[in-house]
Amino acid sequence: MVAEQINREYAMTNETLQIKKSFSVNINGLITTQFIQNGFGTGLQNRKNNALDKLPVNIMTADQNMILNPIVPLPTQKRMPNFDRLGGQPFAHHTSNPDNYFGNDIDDQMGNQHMSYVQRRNKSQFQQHNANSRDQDYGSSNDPDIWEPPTPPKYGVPQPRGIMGGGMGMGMGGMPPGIPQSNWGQQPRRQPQPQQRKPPINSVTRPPQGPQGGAVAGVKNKQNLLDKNRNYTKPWLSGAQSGENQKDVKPDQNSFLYTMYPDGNGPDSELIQMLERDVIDKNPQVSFNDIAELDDAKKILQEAVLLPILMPQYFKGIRRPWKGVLMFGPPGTGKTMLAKAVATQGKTTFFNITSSSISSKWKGESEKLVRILFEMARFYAPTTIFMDEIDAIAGARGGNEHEANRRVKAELLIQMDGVAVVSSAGANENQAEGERMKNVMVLAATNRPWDLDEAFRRRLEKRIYIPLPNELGRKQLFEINLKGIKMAEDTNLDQLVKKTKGYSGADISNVCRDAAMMPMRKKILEGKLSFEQIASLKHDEIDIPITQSDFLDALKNISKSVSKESLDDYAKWMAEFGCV
Ligand SMILES: Nc1ncnc2c1ncn2[C@@H]1O[C@H](COP(=O)(O)OP(=O)(O)OP(=O)(O)O)[C@@H](O)[C@H]1O
Repeated sequence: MVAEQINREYAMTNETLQIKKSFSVNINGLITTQFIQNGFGTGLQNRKNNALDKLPVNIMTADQNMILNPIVPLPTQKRMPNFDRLGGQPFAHHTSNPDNYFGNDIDDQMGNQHMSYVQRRNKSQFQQHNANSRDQDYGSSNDPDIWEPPTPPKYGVPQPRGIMGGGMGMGMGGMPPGIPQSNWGQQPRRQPQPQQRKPPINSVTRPPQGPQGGAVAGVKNKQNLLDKNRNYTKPWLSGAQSGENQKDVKPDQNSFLYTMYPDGNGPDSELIQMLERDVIDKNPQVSFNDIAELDDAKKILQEAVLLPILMPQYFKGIRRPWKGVLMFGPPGTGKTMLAKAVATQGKTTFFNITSSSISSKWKGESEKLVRILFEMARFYAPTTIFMDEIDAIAGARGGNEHEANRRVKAELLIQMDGVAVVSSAGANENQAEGERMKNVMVLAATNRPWDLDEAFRRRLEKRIYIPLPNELGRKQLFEINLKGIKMAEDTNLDQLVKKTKGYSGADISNVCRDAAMMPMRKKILEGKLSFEQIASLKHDEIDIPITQSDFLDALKNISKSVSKESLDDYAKWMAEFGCV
Protein backbone atom coordinates (compact mmCIF):
# COMPACT_ATOMS: atom_id res chain seq x y z
CA MET A 1 0.00 0.00 0.00
CA VAL A 2 2.71 2.43 1.02
CA ALA A 3 4.97 1.20 -1.77
CA GLU A 4 2.18 1.81 -4.26
CA GLN A 5 1.75 5.32 -3.00
CA ILE A 6 5.45 5.96 -3.20
CA ASN A 7 5.54 4.71 -6.75
CA ARG A 8 2.59 6.86 -7.67
CA GLU A 9 4.17 9.91 -6.10
CA TYR A 10 7.47 9.15 -7.73
CA ALA A 11 5.81 8.87 -11.14
CA MET A 12 3.99 12.14 -10.58
CA THR A 13 7.14 13.87 -9.44
CA ASN A 14 8.97 12.52 -12.45
CA GLU A 15 6.27 13.78 -14.73
CA THR A 16 6.41 17.22 -13.17
CA LEU A 17 10.13 17.25 -13.47
CA GLN A 18 9.93 16.23 -17.11
CA ILE A 19 7.71 19.21 -17.76
CA LYS A 20 10.08 21.40 -15.85
CA LYS A 21 12.94 20.01 -17.80
CA SER A 22 11.53 21.42 -20.99
CA PHE A 23 11.84 24.83 -19.34
CA SER A 24 14.98 24.20 -17.44
CA VAL A 25 16.97 22.93 -20.37
CA ASN A 26 16.98 26.44 -21.64
CA ILE A 27 18.42 27.70 -18.43
CA ASN A 28 20.49 24.86 -17.20
CA GLY A 29 20.75 22.85 -20.34
CA LEU A 30 24.35 23.57 -20.95
CA ILE A 31 25.53 22.49 -17.57
CA THR A 32 23.33 19.45 -17.08
CA THR A 33 23.65 18.02 -20.55
CA GLN A 34 27.36 18.42 -20.48
CA PHE A 35 27.50 16.97 -17.05
CA ILE A 36 25.71 13.82 -18.03
CA GLN A 37 27.45 13.53 -21.32
CA ASN A 38 30.74 13.60 -19.52
CA GLY A 39 29.69 10.48 -17.73
CA PHE A 40 29.29 12.07 -14.33
CA GLY A 41 25.70 10.97 -14.28
CA THR A 42 26.45 7.27 -14.35
CA GLY A 43 27.36 6.83 -10.75
CA LEU A 44 24.53 8.98 -9.75
CA GLN A 45 22.12 7.03 -11.86
CA ASN A 46 23.22 3.88 -10.05
CA ARG A 47 22.85 5.61 -6.81
CA LYS A 48 19.31 6.48 -7.81
CA ASN A 49 18.53 2.90 -8.67
CA ASN A 50 20.00 1.54 -5.48
CA ALA A 51 18.96 4.23 -3.15
CA LEU A 52 15.42 4.88 -4.21
CA ASP A 53 14.44 1.27 -3.73
CA LYS A 54 15.59 1.30 -0.14
CA LEU A 55 14.75 4.87 0.52
CA PRO A 56 12.13 5.85 3.06
CA VAL A 57 9.79 8.56 1.93
CA ASN A 58 12.39 11.06 1.13
CA ILE A 59 11.27 12.41 -2.18
CA MET A 60 11.66 16.09 -2.37
CA THR A 61 10.28 18.57 -4.79
CA ALA A 62 12.50 20.06 -7.37
CA ASP A 63 12.34 23.41 -5.66
CA GLN A 64 13.57 22.05 -2.40
CA ASN A 65 16.41 20.25 -4.01
CA MET A 66 17.07 22.95 -6.49
CA ILE A 67 17.62 20.30 -9.07
CA LEU A 68 15.83 20.89 -12.27
CA ASN A 69 16.95 17.94 -14.34
CA PRO A 70 14.98 14.76 -13.71
CA ILE A 71 17.63 12.50 -15.21
CA VAL A 72 19.83 13.38 -12.36
CA PRO A 73 18.80 11.33 -9.35
CA LEU A 74 17.32 12.90 -6.34
CA PRO A 75 19.94 13.37 -3.70
CA THR A 76 19.26 10.83 -1.06
CA GLN A 77 21.05 12.67 1.71
CA LYS A 78 19.31 15.95 1.27
CA ARG A 79 16.47 16.38 3.59
CA MET A 80 14.13 19.11 4.44
CA PRO A 81 15.10 20.95 7.60
CA ASN A 82 13.96 19.02 10.62
CA PHE A 83 13.14 15.95 8.56
CA ASP A 84 15.04 13.90 11.03
CA ARG A 85 12.84 15.06 13.83
CA LEU A 86 9.99 13.29 12.11
CA GLY A 87 11.46 9.92 12.66
CA GLY A 88 14.38 9.68 10.27
CA GLN A 89 17.94 9.33 11.39
CA PRO A 90 19.14 11.14 14.49
CA PHE A 91 18.96 14.83 13.89
CA ALA A 92 22.48 15.86 13.33
CA HIS A 93 22.31 19.29 11.81
CA HIS A 94 21.94 22.61 13.39
CA THR A 95 18.93 24.23 11.80
CA SER A 96 21.11 27.03 10.60
CA ASN A 97 23.05 24.58 8.50
CA PRO A 98 22.78 25.93 4.98
CA ASP A 99 22.94 22.41 3.60
CA ASN A 100 19.49 21.85 4.96
CA TYR A 101 18.21 24.62 2.81
CA PHE A 102 20.56 24.78 -0.09
CA GLY A 103 21.59 21.17 -0.40
CA ASN A 104 24.83 19.76 0.94
CA ASP A 105 27.65 18.71 -1.25
CA ILE A 106 26.07 15.56 -2.45
CA ASP A 107 28.13 15.11 -2.68
CA ASP A 108 29.32 18.30 -3.82
CA GLN A 109 30.66 16.96 -7.03
CA MET A 110 27.25 17.78 -8.39
CA GLY A 111 25.20 19.64 -5.83
CA ASN A 112 26.63 23.03 -6.50
CA GLN A 113 26.79 22.50 -10.21
CA HIS A 114 23.07 22.11 -10.31
CA MET A 115 22.48 25.32 -8.52
CA SER A 116 21.88 28.43 -10.46
CA TYR A 117 24.24 31.28 -9.93
CA VAL A 118 21.72 32.94 -7.64
CA GLN A 119 21.29 29.77 -5.61
CA ARG A 120 25.04 29.34 -5.23
CA ARG A 121 25.43 32.95 -4.26
CA ASN A 122 22.63 32.67 -1.72
CA LYS A 123 24.16 29.58 -0.21
CA SER A 124 27.53 31.18 0.03
CA GLN A 125 26.12 34.37 1.55
CA PHE A 126 24.10 32.35 4.00
CA GLN A 127 27.14 30.38 5.05
CA GLN A 128 29.15 33.56 5.42
CA HIS A 129 26.41 35.20 7.46
CA ASN A 130 26.15 32.21 9.75
CA ALA A 131 29.88 32.06 10.23
CA ASN A 132 30.03 35.76 11.05
CA SER A 133 27.21 35.74 13.55
CA ARG A 134 28.51 32.57 15.16
CA ASP A 135 31.91 34.15 15.52
CA GLN A 136 30.42 37.29 16.97
CA ASP A 137 28.31 35.44 19.46
CA TYR A 138 30.47 32.59 20.51
CA GLY A 139 33.95 33.03 19.20
CA SER A 140 34.95 31.24 16.11
CA SER A 141 35.30 27.78 17.55
CA ASN A 142 32.29 27.66 19.83
CA ASP A 143 29.09 25.85 19.16
CA PRO A 144 26.39 27.29 21.42
CA ASP A 145 24.78 23.92 21.76
CA ILE A 146 27.90 22.25 23.06
CA TRP A 147 28.93 23.52 26.43
CA GLU A 148 32.46 23.37 27.57
CA PRO A 149 32.80 22.32 31.15
CA PRO A 150 35.22 24.27 33.29
CA THR A 151 38.69 23.26 32.38
CA PRO A 152 40.75 21.69 35.12
CA PRO A 153 43.90 23.45 36.13
CA LYS A 154 46.95 22.15 34.38
CA TYR A 155 49.36 22.93 37.11
CA GLY A 156 48.89 20.10 39.48
CA VAL A 157 47.04 20.39 42.72
CA PRO A 158 45.94 23.92 43.49
CA GLN A 159 46.23 25.19 47.03
CA PRO A 160 42.74 26.43 47.76
CA ARG A 161 42.07 28.63 50.70
CA GLY A 162 39.47 26.76 52.65
CA ILE A 163 37.65 25.14 49.78
CA MET A 164 36.19 21.93 51.00
CA GLY A 165 32.93 21.72 49.19
CA GLY A 166 32.46 20.92 45.58
CA GLY A 167 30.03 21.32 42.75
CA MET A 168 27.07 19.07 42.87
CA GLY A 169 28.12 17.22 39.80
CA MET A 170 30.79 15.39 41.76
CA GLY A 171 28.92 14.88 44.96
CA MET A 172 30.71 15.27 48.22
CA GLY A 173 33.12 12.44 48.29
CA GLY A 174 35.90 10.92 46.32
CA MET A 175 38.45 13.73 46.31
CA PRO A 176 41.43 14.07 48.55
CA PRO A 177 41.13 16.82 51.13
CA GLY A 178 42.22 20.21 49.96
CA ILE A 179 41.27 19.68 46.34
CA PRO A 180 38.15 21.47 45.27
CA GLN A 181 35.48 18.90 44.58
CA SER A 182 33.67 19.97 41.56
CA ASN A 183 32.71 19.30 38.03
CA TRP A 184 36.14 20.51 37.06
CA GLY A 185 37.41 16.99 37.15
CA GLN A 186 34.93 15.74 34.60
CA GLN A 187 36.04 14.75 31.17
CA PRO A 188 35.28 17.66 28.88
CA ARG A 189 32.89 16.81 26.09
CA ARG A 190 34.80 19.06 23.86
CA GLN A 191 38.27 20.34 24.38
CA PRO A 192 38.52 24.11 24.43
CA GLN A 193 40.55 25.62 21.66
CA PRO A 194 41.77 28.83 23.16
CA GLN A 195 43.98 29.69 20.24
CA GLN A 196 41.00 29.95 17.92
CA ARG A 197 38.63 31.80 20.19
CA LYS A 198 38.45 35.52 19.87
CA PRO A 199 39.43 37.22 23.08
CA PRO A 200 36.64 39.34 24.50
CA ILE A 201 36.95 43.07 24.44
CA ASN A 202 39.46 44.38 27.00
CA SER A 203 40.76 40.93 27.63
CA VAL A 204 44.40 40.15 27.75
CA THR A 205 45.86 38.30 24.83
CA ARG A 206 47.19 35.02 26.03
CA PRO A 207 50.84 34.31 25.75
CA PRO A 208 51.83 31.40 23.52
CA GLN A 209 50.78 28.05 24.94
CA GLY A 210 53.18 25.23 25.55
CA PRO A 211 52.65 21.72 24.23
CA GLN A 212 50.71 20.70 27.33
CA GLY A 213 48.49 23.72 27.07
CA GLY A 214 50.35 25.47 29.86
CA ALA A 215 51.45 29.03 29.32
CA VAL A 216 55.02 29.55 28.36
CA ALA A 217 55.05 32.99 29.87
CA GLY A 218 57.07 33.50 32.97
CA VAL A 219 57.00 35.88 35.87
CA LYS A 220 57.35 38.89 33.62
CA ASN A 221 54.25 38.02 31.67
CA LYS A 222 52.42 37.41 34.89
CA GLN A 223 53.18 40.92 36.00
CA ASN A 224 52.14 42.28 32.61
CA LEU A 225 48.89 40.42 32.85
CA LEU A 226 48.24 41.87 36.24
CA ASP A 227 49.12 45.36 35.15
CA LYS A 228 46.96 45.23 32.07
CA ASN A 229 44.04 43.58 33.66
CA ARG A 230 43.84 45.37 36.95
CA ASN A 231 44.54 48.91 36.11
CA TYR A 232 42.76 50.11 39.21
CA THR A 233 43.38 49.34 42.82
CA LYS A 234 41.33 46.68 44.52
CA PRO A 235 41.54 47.30 48.25
CA TRP A 236 40.69 43.72 49.02
CA LEU A 237 43.46 42.43 46.80
CA SER A 238 46.05 44.97 47.79
CA GLY A 239 45.64 44.44 51.51
CA ALA A 240 44.47 47.99 52.11
CA GLN A 241 41.88 46.67 54.51
CA SER A 242 44.48 45.21 56.77
CA GLY A 243 46.54 48.36 56.57
CA GLU A 244 49.48 46.69 54.85
CA ASN A 245 51.61 48.57 52.45
CA GLN A 246 49.99 48.05 49.06
CA LYS A 247 53.28 47.74 47.21
CA ASP A 248 54.48 44.96 49.45
CA VAL A 249 51.50 42.75 48.75
CA LYS A 250 51.26 40.61 45.66
CA PRO A 251 47.58 40.50 44.79
CA ASP A 252 47.92 37.32 42.79
CA GLN A 253 48.77 35.24 45.81
CA ASN A 254 45.29 35.45 47.25
CA SER A 255 43.02 35.39 44.29
CA PHE A 256 41.10 32.44 42.97
CA LEU A 257 42.66 32.94 39.55
CA TYR A 258 46.21 32.53 40.79
CA THR A 259 45.26 29.61 42.95
CA MET A 260 43.85 27.77 39.99
CA TYR A 261 46.51 28.93 37.56
CA PRO A 262 49.68 29.89 39.38
CA ASP A 263 50.87 32.12 36.55
CA GLY A 264 47.45 33.69 36.12
CA ASN A 265 46.97 32.10 32.77
CA GLY A 266 44.81 29.15 31.87
CA PRO A 267 41.90 28.06 29.74
CA ASP A 268 39.33 29.74 31.96
CA SER A 269 41.38 32.68 33.12
CA GLU A 270 39.34 35.19 31.12
CA LEU A 271 36.10 34.05 32.69
CA ILE A 272 37.63 34.10 36.14
CA GLN A 273 39.12 37.53 35.60
CA MET A 274 35.79 38.86 34.44
CA LEU A 275 34.07 37.48 37.53
CA GLU A 276 36.72 38.87 39.85
CA ARG A 277 36.51 42.22 38.17
CA ASP A 278 32.76 42.61 37.66
CA VAL A 279 31.04 40.46 40.22
CA ILE A 280 33.05 40.43 43.43
CA ASP A 281 32.82 43.23 45.91
CA LYS A 282 34.70 42.29 49.03
CA ASN A 283 33.92 45.47 50.78
CA PRO A 284 30.31 46.58 50.22
CA GLN A 285 30.38 48.96 53.21
CA VAL A 286 26.65 49.31 53.89
CA SER A 287 25.48 49.17 57.46
CA PHE A 288 22.00 48.23 58.66
CA ASN A 289 21.88 51.69 60.20
CA ASP A 290 22.05 53.22 56.74
CA ILE A 291 18.76 51.54 55.90
CA ALA A 292 15.56 53.21 56.97
CA GLU A 293 12.98 51.13 58.80
CA LEU A 294 12.47 47.61 57.35
CA ASP A 295 13.01 46.20 60.81
CA ASP A 296 11.18 42.96 60.08
CA ALA A 297 13.25 42.31 56.99
CA LYS A 298 16.46 43.08 58.88
CA LYS A 299 15.55 40.62 61.63
CA ILE A 300 14.65 37.87 59.19
CA LEU A 301 17.86 38.37 57.24
CA GLN A 302 19.95 38.36 60.37
CA GLU A 303 18.40 35.10 61.47
CA ALA A 304 18.30 33.43 58.08
CA VAL A 305 21.60 34.58 56.65
CA LEU A 306 23.90 36.03 59.29
CA LEU A 307 23.51 33.57 62.13
CA PRO A 308 24.23 30.49 60.01
CA ILE A 309 27.47 32.19 58.96
CA LEU A 310 28.40 33.12 62.51
CA MET A 311 27.35 29.92 64.31
CA PRO A 312 27.27 27.09 61.77
CA GLN A 313 27.44 24.38 64.44
CA TYR A 314 23.91 25.29 65.48
CA PHE A 315 22.50 25.31 61.97
CA LYS A 316 22.62 21.67 61.09
CA GLY A 317 20.07 18.92 60.56
CA ILE A 318 16.57 20.29 60.66
CA ARG A 319 18.04 23.71 61.48
CA ARG A 320 20.06 23.74 58.28
CA PRO A 321 20.39 27.18 56.72
CA TRP A 322 17.84 28.23 54.16
CA LYS A 323 18.84 27.47 50.61
CA GLY A 324 18.11 31.00 49.60
CA VAL A 325 16.25 34.14 50.57
CA LEU A 326 14.14 36.14 48.15
CA MET A 327 13.40 39.80 48.72
CA PHE A 328 10.62 41.11 46.52
CA GLY A 329 8.78 44.38 46.29
CA PRO A 330 8.55 47.62 44.36
CA PRO A 331 11.72 49.10 42.87
CA GLY A 332 13.86 51.36 45.01
CA THR A 333 12.82 50.07 48.40
CA GLY A 334 16.26 49.03 49.65
CA LYS A 335 16.59 45.37 48.60
CA THR A 336 20.11 45.79 47.26
CA MET A 337 21.09 47.81 50.30
CA LEU A 338 19.82 45.04 52.58
CA ALA A 339 21.86 42.44 50.72
CA LYS A 340 24.97 44.61 51.02
CA ALA A 341 24.33 45.22 54.69
CA VAL A 342 24.10 41.48 55.28
CA ALA A 343 27.41 40.99 53.51
CA THR A 344 29.03 43.84 55.44
CA GLN A 345 27.83 42.73 58.84
CA GLY A 346 28.70 39.08 58.20
CA LYS A 347 32.11 40.18 56.85
CA THR A 348 31.41 38.09 53.79
CA THR A 349 32.55 38.52 50.25
CA PHE A 350 29.76 40.02 48.21
CA PHE A 351 29.00 38.54 44.78
CA ASN A 352 26.67 40.86 42.92
CA ILE A 353 25.17 38.98 40.00
CA THR A 354 22.83 40.29 37.38
CA SER A 355 21.53 38.56 34.29
CA SER A 356 23.96 40.57 32.20
CA SER A 357 26.96 39.35 34.17
CA ILE A 358 26.15 35.75 33.30
CA SER A 359 25.12 36.26 29.72
CA SER A 360 25.92 38.94 27.14
CA LYS A 361 29.42 38.49 25.84
CA TRP A 362 29.76 35.15 27.59
CA LYS A 363 26.94 33.67 25.59
CA GLY A 364 27.71 30.05 25.11
CA GLU A 365 29.77 29.88 28.27
CA SER A 366 27.17 30.93 30.81
CA GLU A 367 26.66 27.47 32.20
CA LYS A 368 30.36 27.09 32.85
CA LEU A 369 30.46 30.60 34.22
CA VAL A 370 27.78 29.73 36.78
CA ARG A 371 29.79 26.72 37.90
CA ILE A 372 32.99 28.72 38.23
CA LEU A 373 31.11 31.44 40.04
CA PHE A 374 29.97 29.07 42.76
CA GLU A 375 33.46 27.59 42.95
CA MET A 376 34.77 31.09 43.51
CA ALA A 377 32.09 31.76 46.09
CA ARG A 378 33.28 28.73 48.05
CA PHE A 379 36.87 29.86 47.63
CA TYR A 380 36.15 33.32 49.01
CA ALA A 381 33.72 31.99 51.64
CA PRO A 382 32.00 33.11 53.69
CA THR A 383 30.23 34.60 50.71
CA THR A 384 26.90 36.22 50.02
CA ILE A 385 25.77 35.68 46.45
CA PHE A 386 23.26 38.34 45.57
CA MET A 387 21.21 37.82 42.42
CA ASP A 388 19.57 41.09 41.54
CA GLU A 389 16.54 41.03 39.24
CA ILE A 390 16.47 37.26 39.52
CA ASP A 391 13.36 37.08 37.36
CA ALA A 392 15.57 37.96 34.39
CA ILE A 393 17.83 35.00 35.16
CA ALA A 394 15.28 32.58 36.51
CA GLY A 395 12.02 33.42 34.78
CA ALA A 396 9.48 30.68 34.18
CA ARG A 397 10.71 28.05 31.75
CA GLY A 398 8.67 27.78 28.59
CA GLY A 399 8.54 25.66 25.47
CA ASN A 400 10.10 28.33 23.29
CA GLU A 401 13.00 28.95 25.56
CA HIS A 402 16.49 28.67 24.14
CA GLU A 403 18.34 25.55 25.12
CA ALA A 404 21.21 27.66 26.45
CA ASN A 405 18.94 29.47 28.91
CA ARG A 406 17.48 26.24 30.15
CA ARG A 407 20.92 24.85 30.83
CA VAL A 408 21.99 27.94 32.73
CA LYS A 409 18.91 27.67 34.90
CA ALA A 410 19.46 23.98 35.46
CA GLU A 411 23.04 24.67 36.51
CA LEU A 412 21.92 27.43 38.86
CA LEU A 413 19.39 25.14 40.48
CA ILE A 414 22.02 22.46 40.97
CA GLN A 415 24.47 24.94 42.45
CA MET A 416 21.85 26.40 44.77
CA ASP A 417 21.14 22.93 46.09
CA GLY A 418 24.86 22.42 46.53
CA VAL A 419 25.17 25.58 48.60
CA ALA A 420 22.74 24.29 51.21
CA VAL A 421 24.39 20.87 51.33
CA VAL A 422 27.86 22.33 51.76
CA SER A 423 26.69 24.79 54.35
CA SER A 424 25.04 22.23 56.56
CA ALA A 425 27.13 19.13 56.00
CA GLY A 426 28.64 17.56 59.07
CA ALA A 427 28.99 20.67 61.18
CA ASN A 428 30.11 20.03 64.72
CA GLU A 429 31.85 21.97 67.46
CA ASN A 430 35.33 21.27 66.17
CA GLN A 431 34.47 22.09 62.63
CA ALA A 432 32.81 25.37 63.47
CA GLU A 433 35.48 27.56 61.98
CA GLY A 434 35.85 25.39 58.89
CA GLU A 435 32.13 25.44 58.34
CA ARG A 436 32.06 29.16 58.75
CA MET A 437 34.67 29.43 56.05
CA LYS A 438 32.63 27.33 53.69
CA ASN A 439 29.42 29.21 54.06
CA VAL A 440 27.82 30.54 50.92
CA MET A 441 24.45 32.19 51.17
CA VAL A 442 22.20 33.00 48.24
CA LEU A 443 20.15 36.16 48.37
CA ALA A 444 17.92 37.23 45.51
CA ALA A 445 15.77 40.23 44.71
CA THR A 446 13.03 40.92 42.23
CA ASN A 447 10.33 43.40 41.36
CA ARG A 448 8.41 40.68 39.54
CA PRO A 449 8.12 37.67 41.83
CA TRP A 450 5.23 36.25 39.78
CA ASP A 451 7.61 35.73 36.85
CA LEU A 452 9.85 33.39 38.80
CA ASP A 453 10.27 29.80 37.79
CA GLU A 454 8.67 27.48 40.32
CA ALA A 455 11.85 25.51 40.88
CA PHE A 456 13.67 28.69 41.87
CA ARG A 457 10.80 29.80 44.02
CA ARG A 458 11.04 26.52 45.90
CA ARG A 459 14.75 26.96 46.52
CA LEU A 460 14.33 30.54 47.68
CA GLU A 461 12.78 29.22 50.82
CA LYS A 462 12.38 32.52 52.62
CA ARG A 463 10.38 35.04 50.63
CA ILE A 464 10.28 38.46 52.22
CA TYR A 465 8.20 41.41 51.10
CA ILE A 466 10.12 44.69 51.09
CA PRO A 467 7.30 47.26 50.94
CA LEU A 468 7.19 50.97 50.34
CA PRO A 469 8.26 52.90 53.42
CA ASN A 470 5.57 53.86 55.92
CA GLU A 471 5.51 57.21 57.74
CA LEU A 472 8.27 56.26 60.11
CA GLY A 473 10.35 54.90 57.28
CA ARG A 474 9.90 58.03 55.19
CA LYS A 475 10.95 60.22 58.09
CA GLN A 476 14.07 58.11 58.60
CA LEU A 477 14.74 58.29 54.88
CA PHE A 478 14.67 62.09 54.96
CA GLU A 479 16.98 62.09 57.95
CA ILE A 480 19.44 59.66 56.38
CA ASN A 481 19.50 61.52 53.08
CA LEU A 482 19.84 64.96 54.63
CA LYS A 483 22.65 64.03 56.99
CA GLY A 484 25.24 66.80 56.85
CA ILE A 485 23.05 69.07 54.70
CA LYS A 486 22.27 72.59 55.92
CA MET A 487 18.56 73.04 56.54
CA ALA A 488 16.68 76.32 56.94
CA GLU A 489 14.69 76.80 60.10
CA ASP A 490 11.38 76.66 58.31
CA THR A 491 11.80 73.07 57.15
CA ASN A 492 9.03 70.79 58.34
CA LEU A 493 9.86 67.13 57.87
CA ASP A 494 6.48 65.92 59.12
CA GLN A 495 4.75 67.81 56.36
CA LEU A 496 7.13 66.29 53.83
CA VAL A 497 6.53 62.83 55.22
CA LYS A 498 2.78 63.25 54.71
CA LYS A 499 3.23 64.58 51.22
CA THR A 500 5.42 61.67 50.19
CA LYS A 501 2.92 58.90 50.87
CA GLY A 502 3.44 56.20 48.19
CA TYR A 503 7.01 57.31 47.46
CA SER A 504 9.73 54.68 47.50
CA GLY A 505 13.06 55.09 49.27
CA ALA A 506 14.70 55.87 45.94
CA ASP A 507 12.01 58.49 45.17
CA ILE A 508 12.64 60.20 48.52
CA SER A 509 16.38 60.18 47.88
CA ASN A 510 15.68 61.92 44.58
CA VAL A 511 13.47 64.51 46.28
CA CYS A 512 16.23 65.29 48.77
CA ARG A 513 18.83 65.51 46.01
CA ASP A 514 16.63 67.81 43.95
CA ALA A 515 15.86 70.03 46.93
CA ALA A 516 19.56 70.20 47.75
CA MET A 517 20.25 71.56 44.27
CA MET A 518 17.62 74.28 44.50
CA PRO A 519 19.84 77.01 45.98
CA MET A 520 22.28 76.67 43.10
CA ARG A 521 19.45 76.49 40.59
CA LYS A 522 17.98 79.66 41.99
CA LYS A 523 21.25 81.44 41.45
CA ILE A 524 21.26 80.31 37.85
CA LEU A 525 17.63 81.31 37.33
CA GLU A 526 18.26 84.72 38.82
CA GLY A 527 20.35 85.19 35.71
CA LYS A 528 22.87 87.44 37.41
CA LEU A 529 25.69 84.95 37.18
CA SER A 530 26.99 83.08 34.19
CA PHE A 531 27.66 79.33 34.35
CA GLU A 532 31.38 80.04 34.53
CA GLN A 533 30.90 82.40 37.44
CA ILE A 534 28.69 79.86 39.22
CA ALA A 535 31.25 77.14 38.65
CA SER A 536 33.92 79.33 40.21
CA LEU A 537 31.87 80.13 43.32
CA LYS A 538 33.31 78.94 46.60
CA HIS A 539 31.56 76.08 48.37
CA ASP A 540 30.39 78.32 51.22
CA GLU A 541 28.83 80.77 48.82
CA ILE A 542 26.64 78.11 47.24
CA ASP A 543 26.07 75.84 50.22
CA ILE A 544 22.91 77.67 51.24
CA PRO A 545 20.45 76.03 53.68
CA ILE A 546 17.53 74.26 52.04
CA THR A 547 14.15 75.74 52.76
CA GLN A 548 10.74 74.13 52.93
CA SER A 549 9.80 75.74 49.65
CA ASP A 550 12.83 74.07 48.06
CA PHE A 551 11.41 70.72 49.16
CA LEU A 552 7.94 71.59 47.91
CA ASP A 553 9.38 72.60 44.55
CA ALA A 554 11.30 69.35 44.42
CA LEU A 555 8.11 67.43 45.15
CA LYS A 556 6.49 69.10 42.15
CA ASN A 557 9.37 67.84 40.00
CA ILE A 558 9.44 64.31 41.31
CA SER A 559 6.40 62.08 41.40
CA LYS A 560 6.13 58.65 42.95
CA SER A 561 7.28 55.80 40.76
CA VAL A 562 5.18 52.90 42.02
CA SER A 563 1.59 52.37 40.94
CA LYS A 564 -1.28 51.34 43.20
CA GLU A 565 -2.06 48.32 40.99
CA SER A 566 1.41 46.87 41.35
CA LEU A 567 1.15 47.20 45.14
CA ASP A 568 -2.00 45.08 45.00
CA ASP A 569 -0.13 42.47 42.96
CA TYR A 570 2.66 42.29 45.57
CA ALA A 571 0.15 41.91 48.36
CA LYS A 572 -1.56 39.07 46.49
CA TRP A 573 1.71 37.28 45.78
CA MET A 574 2.81 37.70 49.37
CA ALA A 575 -0.46 36.16 50.58
CA GLU A 576 0.00 33.21 48.24
CA PHE A 577 3.75 32.54 48.32
CA GLY A 578 5.25 34.69 51.07
CA CYS A 579 7.37 32.92 53.68
CA VAL A 580 8.94 34.89 56.49
N1 LIG B 1 15.15 51.66 53.19
C1 LIG B 1 16.04 52.48 52.64
N2 LIG B 1 16.92 53.13 53.40
C2 LIG B 1 17.80 53.97 52.88
N3 LIG B 1 17.87 54.25 51.56
C3 LIG B 1 17.01 53.66 50.74
C4 LIG B 1 16.05 52.74 51.24
N4 LIG B 1 15.33 52.28 50.21
C5 LIG B 1 15.80 52.88 49.12
N5 LIG B 1 16.80 53.71 49.44
C6 LIG B 1 17.52 54.56 48.47
O1 LIG B 1 17.17 54.09 47.19
C7 LIG B 1 18.32 53.70 46.46
C8 LIG B 1 18.02 52.40 45.75
O2 LIG B 1 17.95 51.38 46.70
P1 LIG B 1 18.14 49.85 46.32
O3 LIG B 1 19.01 49.75 45.13
O4 LIG B 1 18.53 49.12 47.53
O5 LIG B 1 16.67 49.49 45.90
P2 LIG B 1 16.16 48.13 45.29
O6 LIG B 1 14.96 47.76 46.07
O7 LIG B 1 17.25 47.14 45.22
O8 LIG B 1 15.74 48.61 43.86
P3 LIG B 1 15.53 47.73 42.55
O9 LIG B 1 14.46 46.75 42.88
O10 LIG B 1 15.11 48.72 41.53
O11 LIG B 1 16.86 47.10 42.29
C9 LIG B 1 19.42 53.57 47.47
O12 LIG B 1 20.65 53.92 46.92
C10 LIG B 1 19.01 54.50 48.57
O13 LIG B 1 19.48 55.79 48.28
